[in-house]
Amino acid sequence: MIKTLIIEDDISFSELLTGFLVRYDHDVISCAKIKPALKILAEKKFDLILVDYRLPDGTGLEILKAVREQSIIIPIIMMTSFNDVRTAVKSIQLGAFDYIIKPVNPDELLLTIKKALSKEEGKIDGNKINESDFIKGNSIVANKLYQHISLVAPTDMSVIIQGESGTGKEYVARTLHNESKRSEKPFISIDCGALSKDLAASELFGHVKGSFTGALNDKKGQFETAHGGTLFLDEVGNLSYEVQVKLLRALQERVVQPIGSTKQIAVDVRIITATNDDLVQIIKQGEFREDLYHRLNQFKIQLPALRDRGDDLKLFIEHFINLANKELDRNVKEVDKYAKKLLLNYDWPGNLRELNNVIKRMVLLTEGEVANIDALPEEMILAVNEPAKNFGSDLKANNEINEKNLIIEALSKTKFNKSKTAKMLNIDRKTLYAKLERYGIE
Ligand SMILES: Nc1ncnc2c1ncn2[C@@H]1O[C@H](COP(=O)(O)OP(=O)(O)OP(=O)(O)O)[C@@H](O)[C@H]1O
Repeated sequence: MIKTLIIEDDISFSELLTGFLVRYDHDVISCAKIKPALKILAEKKFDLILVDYRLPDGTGLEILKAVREQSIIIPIIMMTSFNDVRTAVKSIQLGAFDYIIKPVNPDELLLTIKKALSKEEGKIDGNKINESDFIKGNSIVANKLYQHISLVAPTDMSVIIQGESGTGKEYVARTLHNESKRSEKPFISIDCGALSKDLAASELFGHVKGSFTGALNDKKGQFETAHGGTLFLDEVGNLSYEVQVKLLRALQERVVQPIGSTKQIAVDVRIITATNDDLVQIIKQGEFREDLYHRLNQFKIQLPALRDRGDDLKLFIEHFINLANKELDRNVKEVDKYAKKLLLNYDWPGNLRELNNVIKRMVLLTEGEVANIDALPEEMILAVNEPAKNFGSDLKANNEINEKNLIIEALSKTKFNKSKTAKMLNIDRKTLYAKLERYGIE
């Protein structure tokens, strides 16, 4: 039985979800607010948490932070509306396993849960990844990126990978390892965002039995496990000041000292770090040590956001469709022109992770060979057409924007059938045509 905690304030949805998961061997406890959830978490152990992003007494991010503080590692899946995706991707930075967009599709949920639980079992990722799951892209920025990767990979330089959430930092870290002379040795990936202050030091450097409450046995640190290979510290900006001091010492002296031990263990490890924060800013705020930053930053790789990768977007769409076809046993061969336009015009704040999720959902919902706009989140249409400007109290401008958005929404619902759209909007066809022209809707 998989012990699952659901934190969701929409009671009927929560009941539906519970009933569904129980059929798939989950033992479910549910609650509607953060406070009772924290109480339950303090009393009981769980294998999985599903948490709504918007809750009556805060956001799901608070659950993430609290779980991290408690030194427990549980896969957490954030359930979010499409409009909250921009903020929900932050949850990944704080250690969530993934997010899923509401309305939740059952198959998609099962798939995400399966992945979350299998990642948890394997905690430390192996060296091997399936290279055919990844593509490099052809844009100028992509070529420059991979040129830098091939230059720095064979060296022993510490590399810091900077980029927005979901841009593929972990993949780049693995590529650096795989193209180095350490490739036959371990690649150990640690998500610093998911580690609590207490857990982080023992995870990295190990501990001896009895060195603190809960240290029931000796534990080897990941530095030691990575000996000869590469240690990838994801979201390094989340490490506490104390751990930063220890890390700097380990890097300078090439030795680690497990907590509670007097023994020093020699380690030969290459460090690759990733962050989507601006570390320079965090240094200014006094939360990240400048000397450590310079030690980590012998070479910096800046990963471009998906919206800045030009035609690579088309390649990634095609690639993720192929992957999803295989995974979900579907046969999507093309995307119709409206859906394609939407995919190409959206700005993808969650980058490759968000694109992958949206495409997977699209493929899942498409039973034939052609995917259309119905299989894309309705809110994406609004996001693409939303004005960048804030019209403040200009009533006329605001009315026009509302009107434009209503028309676009109706068009998508009727699959761009103008007669049906006009009927739905309670206007005649001629008026609709005039408005389409006025608002530049093709
Ligand atoms: N080159 C690539 N080709 C295909 N898929 C990719 C590529 N790079 C990354 N992905 C996919 O994009 C998603 C996000 O990648 P990854 O976890 O490496 O991003 P990240 O920048 O480390 O994210 P975060 O900052 O949230 O930790 C994953 O599902 C990954 O498989």
